[in-house]
Amino acid sequence: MQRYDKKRVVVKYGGHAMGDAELGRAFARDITLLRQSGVHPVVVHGGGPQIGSMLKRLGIVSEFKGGLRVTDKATVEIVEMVLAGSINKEIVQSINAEGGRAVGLCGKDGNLVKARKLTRTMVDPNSHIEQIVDLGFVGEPSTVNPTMLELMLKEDLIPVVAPVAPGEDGETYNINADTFAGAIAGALNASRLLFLTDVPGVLDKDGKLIKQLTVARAHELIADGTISGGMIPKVETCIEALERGVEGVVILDGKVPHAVLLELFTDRGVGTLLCK
Ligand SMILES: Nc1ncnc2c1ncn2[C@@H]1O[C@H](COP(=O)(O)OP(=O)(O)O)[C@@H](O)[C@H]1O
Ligand SMILES: CC(=O)N[C@@H](CCC(=O)OP(=O)(O)O)C(=O)O
Repeated sequence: MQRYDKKRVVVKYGGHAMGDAELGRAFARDITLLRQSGVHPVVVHGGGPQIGSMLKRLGIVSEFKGGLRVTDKATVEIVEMVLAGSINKEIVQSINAEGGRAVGLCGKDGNLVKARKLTRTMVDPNSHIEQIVDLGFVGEPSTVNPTMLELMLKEDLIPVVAPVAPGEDGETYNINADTFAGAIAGALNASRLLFLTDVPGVLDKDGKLIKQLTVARAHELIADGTISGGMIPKVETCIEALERGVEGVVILDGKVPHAVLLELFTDRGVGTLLCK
């Protein structure tokens, strides 16, 4: 068995993998156990569905383009409230209830992550012409300063990070949690990056799990539409993380009890392993 002592493992906890109270406790227990066994876990969380419900309650219409939420001024306020507020604190509380020492933060804290506005081009389905789409206050990490995380890891704390960050322009940016997790994993020289989601991994056209996915095949599956929606930023982040030298990048089902421990500590790799 491979040893993970003192290794940094970034776990991206997707909004779709949350929700069930018992599974939430199992996740918090796994993260606490990881720390107790010598691994340094860093949790980066999402909360897309939870942002969606809050926006709905407030009567704010929201749409996604290429897996990313178009984020206007009113929306980014709710995104920050839900991600850096309620979800972040809920995860911190549940890890601490299991005996861990979690501390919540977002990109704004300790200047952890700075954002720049994301520019995306997409092909218009009618004209087939590539166009620049304005996603509003959607950002991508421009710099990551891991000092705060390094200090926390040294003190045996478990950082729990929400993907909201300040821009150089003084605005607040909404960053896709997968992209954010990839940037954190790269800056920390993490040995593993695990994405906990609500499907067993990347599925092929027939809905069968792809256990090992090469970068070349991943590009093909994005191009032919087999990989779509929220799976696109996840797979793109996996590819970037591999290029940055993260050894093991896996997309797995957060609804499987103890998915993180099974993945790290048994030979029974669950999910999709991305490889070059
Ligand atoms: N080829 C694919 N394999 C698996 N899931 C896919 C695929 N293409 C699109 N998806 C969608 O991606 C979703 C996971 O991404 P997302 O909704 O952003 O989850 P999370 O909240 O965990 O980040 C799945 O629930 C599924 O609907
Ligand atoms: C720009 C963008 O799309 N941001 C995401 C941030 C949360 C997220 O990524 O949550 P999941 O991991 O649960 O999908 C959003 O607003 O939904």
